Amino acid sequence: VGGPAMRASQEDFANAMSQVKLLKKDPGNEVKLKLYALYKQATEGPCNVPKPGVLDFVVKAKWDAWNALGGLSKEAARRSYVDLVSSLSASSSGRATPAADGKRADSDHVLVTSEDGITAITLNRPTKKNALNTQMYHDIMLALKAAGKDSSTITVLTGSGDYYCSGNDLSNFKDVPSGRPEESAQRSAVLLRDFVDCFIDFPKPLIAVVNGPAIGISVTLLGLFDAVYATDRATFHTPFSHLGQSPEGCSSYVFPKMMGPSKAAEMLIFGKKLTAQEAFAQGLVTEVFPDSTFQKEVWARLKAYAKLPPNSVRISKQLLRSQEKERLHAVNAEESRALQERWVSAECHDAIAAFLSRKAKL
Ligand SMILES: CCCCCCCCCC/C=C/CC(=O)SCCNC(=O)CCNC(=O)[C@H](O)C(C)(C)COP(=O)(O)OP(=O)(O)OC[C@H]1O[C@@H](n2cnc3c(N)ncnc32)[C@H](O)[C@@H]1OP(=O)(O)O
Repeated sequence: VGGPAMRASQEDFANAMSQVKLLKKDPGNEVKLKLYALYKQATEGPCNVPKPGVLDFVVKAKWDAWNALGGLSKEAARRSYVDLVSSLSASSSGRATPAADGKRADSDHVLVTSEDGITAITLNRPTKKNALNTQMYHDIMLALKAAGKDSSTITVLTGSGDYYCSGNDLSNFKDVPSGRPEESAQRSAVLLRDFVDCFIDFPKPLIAVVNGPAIGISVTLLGLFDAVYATDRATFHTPFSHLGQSPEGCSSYVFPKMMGPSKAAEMLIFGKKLTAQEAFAQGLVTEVFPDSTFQKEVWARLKAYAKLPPNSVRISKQLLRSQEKERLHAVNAEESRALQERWVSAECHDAIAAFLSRKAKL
């Protein structure tokens, strides 16, 4: 992952600034705003200019992006800038190229294919049960941004191998430089918030094809999908308290609304693992299929859905979701802030150290 938790020197930062100018592909306005904000934060610190008028659209968008970084330290902003440019360079050099229709484009652990009106994003790290390392968070964000704009009707997230996803890669916490845990936590909170924002803002139907057990953030995000199809072999597990952490993916808001506060508490506070049928009963899963026919049945259904008129489908999705968007962004910000604190706690460090030293398995 290119040493995500290491410090970014002034030289790395200067190199990244030069690299940006060499990008072969325009990264789009959203990414440019992010780069602008991180650059300002890295060089000047927190936003220090008055809020512009609402009609000054471009200046206001830039101000909003910078202001959203809050008290992120200069060093953390520099590191995030370097990481972002490095993921854009990888993408621009073809390593994580978003799929063009009918073609296939791969990054190391995130595969993107696009055909028959379906863009499929596949988590492809089966030896680690598709645990999400830092590069994968960036690759998924890029893949979602591209899928949101391509000509496909629907977008699918699935996993390869026997797991859907085992959640955050707990080794992400391994390389935190000693004496700098607060900075790493701050950068991780920015990454998490950006990542979840991509799901909140996704403009067309997003469908999860849950091919096996799901853990942690891969479960909480399901509340932001438009349909969730699961094999009967899947389980749904959010062991946040066991890891000294707290919920993300807007689940602290969406799950109680979906399943009622006490069922949500069993999952999110007490880490109760649900079977696929139980998750269906709670409304987290749309439909459960026998494992033997899962892939065949689900993809046949998705191909039929993908034949629907794309604009109509997109507009309907946006209507269904638009009322909640602002609220979801606020929840995401709050959950990311809470986790930033959790990640520097002894409870969290002890739990992760236990997993990494193989004393504990969930
Ligand atoms: C500075 C910090 C940067 C962080 C930036 C991220 C910001 C966003 C964070 C969002 C927060 C999300 C919270 C969560 O997702 S919490 C959930 C975390 N997941 C877990 O706790 C699962 C841990 N894994 C297990 O309990 C078990 O591995 C398993 C999944 C139940 C499977 O058990 P099984 O016996 O079948 O198989 P193995 O244990 O032998 O697994 C095979 C190898 O895969 C490795 N593995 C699996 N899951 C993870 C994981 N989540 N993190 C790291 N590694 C994982 C496992 O170690 C084996 O590796 P090995 O073969 O090398 O030993």
